[in-house]
Amino acid sequence: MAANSDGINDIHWLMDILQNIDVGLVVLDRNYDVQLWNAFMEGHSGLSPQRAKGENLFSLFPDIDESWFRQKAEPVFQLKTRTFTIWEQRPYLFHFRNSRPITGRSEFMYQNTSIIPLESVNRQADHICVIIYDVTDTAVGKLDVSRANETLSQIQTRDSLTGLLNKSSWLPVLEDYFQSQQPGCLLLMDMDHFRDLNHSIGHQQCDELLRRIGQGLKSLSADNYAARFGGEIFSVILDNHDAASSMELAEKLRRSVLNLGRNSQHDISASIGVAERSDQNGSAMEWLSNADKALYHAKESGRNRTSLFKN
Ligand SMILES: Nc1nc2c(ncn2[C@@H]2O[C@H](COP(=O)(O)OP(=O)(O)OP(=O)(O)O)[C@@H](O)[C@H]2O)c(=O)[nH]1
Repeated sequence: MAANSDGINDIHWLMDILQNIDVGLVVLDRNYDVQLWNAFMEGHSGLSPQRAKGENLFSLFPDIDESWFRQKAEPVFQLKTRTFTIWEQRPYLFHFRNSRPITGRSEFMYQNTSIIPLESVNRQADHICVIIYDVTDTAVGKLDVSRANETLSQIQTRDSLTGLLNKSSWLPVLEDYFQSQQPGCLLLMDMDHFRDLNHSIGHQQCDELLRRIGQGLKSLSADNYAARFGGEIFSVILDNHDAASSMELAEKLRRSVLNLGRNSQHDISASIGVAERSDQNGSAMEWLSNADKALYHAKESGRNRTSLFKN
């Protein structure tokens, strides 16, 4: 008699634990109809166990990807093996609102999910138990760290004003390009009298000019071929362009810079040096130096012009 009442107590306690535990528990039968729905699930879905019981999971939650879930659950029924899905693979099974005060930045609850087989007396797994763990704190923390790392590497490789690569991350790109033996031209552009322009129109307006020029350069070639070389100097690899077509592009660029000052009383212009990659170049640095010589020539010949390096 005492043993019997112990047994009843055990079951009672187990039911209490099951109801109050801070994970979601859902028992499904072979038709994916809900047989058990604990308080966690009620609290987050607003659906009482009475309403959920006997209802089909996919009718109650149409946004669950049925074929994906069946693919996960069928082996659990058939092979009686557990399965597990983590939030990195799929952020959640049940779309619940995030109710955590600390991680309030996430709109929904990130979930890890286990599915375990439940055997009946005939040793058939004709039910499964889906266990939902709220892992929002961990997920948001991890996502914050990876976003911070991404921003950090962006800061290290890109210029914050224009979004172009900075010199130190562009130089290896130039080196690789040079090593690849592909034909191409190198363009160096330096704003004219930028010091004076800073004095006359102000630092902020000049920053805006640099930003717009940076935007323009992005459309000129592949994303990682253009760089803010430093200050008011930009560099671009014009891949697979010969000298003639590079000069054409460079002139177009020079005119578009000139255009930026069209409605202003101040002259806005740039000088450009172009050097074609040649087999005589012993290194990427020599190629760069040739472009620099051409740029110097453009400056010396009066600025607001494009020069091509000639041996
Ligand atoms: N607003 C702004 N100015 C910059 C930036 N980087 C460099 N400069 C300015 O660009 C000017 C470059 O001056 P210089 O190297 O003397 O060249 P310059 O006045 O353009 O003259 P030339 O190149 O000979 O035509 C300096 O006054 C820098 O302060 C920037 O990010 N923003």
